[in-house]
Amino acid sequence: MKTPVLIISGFLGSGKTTLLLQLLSDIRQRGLKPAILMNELGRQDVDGLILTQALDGLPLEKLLDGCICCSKKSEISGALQHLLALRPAPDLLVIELTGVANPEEVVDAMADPSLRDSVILDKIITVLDAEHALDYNSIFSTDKELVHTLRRQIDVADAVIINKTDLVDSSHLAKVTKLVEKHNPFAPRLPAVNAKVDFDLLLHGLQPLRQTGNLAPTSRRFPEHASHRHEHEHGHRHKSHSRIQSIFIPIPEQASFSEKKLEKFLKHREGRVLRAKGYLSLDGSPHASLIQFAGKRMRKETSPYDGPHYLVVIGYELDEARLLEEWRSVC
Ligand SMILES: Nc1nc2c(ncn2[C@@H]2O[C@H](COP(=O)(O)OP(=O)(O)OP(=O)(O)O)[C@@H](O)[C@H]2O)c(=O)[nH]1
Repeated sequence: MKTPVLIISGFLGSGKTTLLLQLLSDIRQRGLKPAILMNELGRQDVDGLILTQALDGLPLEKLLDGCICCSKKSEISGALQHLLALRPAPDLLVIELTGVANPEEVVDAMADPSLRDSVILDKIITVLDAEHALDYNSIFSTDKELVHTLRRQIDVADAVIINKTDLVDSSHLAKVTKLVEKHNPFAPRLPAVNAKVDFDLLLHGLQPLRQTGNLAPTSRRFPEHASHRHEHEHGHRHKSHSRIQSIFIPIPEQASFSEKKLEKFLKHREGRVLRAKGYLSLDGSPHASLIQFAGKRMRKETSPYDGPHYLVVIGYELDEARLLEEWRSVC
């Protein structure tokens, strides 16, 4: 009796958490009990908090401040075993990876003797940012490991969600679709805005434990190619994010920032800031806003958050000392 595992992968800011929120809500409406493992590069758990606020009472394990594909790899087994031991037992485990993780690393970890009789890979879903997917190959051309990881996220997917189609025109979308097709002709390509897709395609065949007495993985509507390739590629693994850093900026609660200045600070770093998120006060507001910077676009969202203010900046070859110095002078 093995518990199916759904892996959500995709580069920084592509829309993985946006997908996860909707997927979990849909999974619950189907009478299934999901449990979640989230991995964040930073030590602050922004996404976990968003999930907990949206879907209270959800069993959630977090691996923070490192990536499952390297420093946190040894912790996957313990975290999954903890979720599997929950009562009532989860019908399904959903894993959201960091943006720079190769999903094959998790599949490897699932083959560990401590897990292999308890879990079975159901699907790898990769989320792509339609606006920036084409640029990443050239931006990271000097970092072969990262380019390799981004390709593997597409190569091994059972479904690719081409997200953020609201930000591109049809000819750009056709190019992205072609890129995905070139690397993975087997996986369905699902264009989406805010990761809204037909969840039947992703959840087809999953049954609640209490109805079946057994945990049936999906009938793998998507082909088996991904798992085959995981095996073939074994032994050629690359670590994925040698030059990606996560910088934590603590912010005094009384401090408030100009939205415009903040956006300029994040954008004007030769494109090296790939992602930023956190909670801080903007333009004199007494409440912290959730700040989301992804794909060179900044969004602020109202939030009930009332903890310490901070910003996590994730980027490529960032000079931490310089960034912090400029932060102090600019913001
Ligand atoms: N315009 C637009 N924005 C989107 C879409 N989907 C997600 N976003 C926004 O993109 C930002 C990043 O989305 P997330 O779901 O947090 O992305 P992620 O892949 O989980 O990010 P990390 O794991 O932190 O790298 C958020 O501000 C989302 O609201 C979309 O289809 N269109």
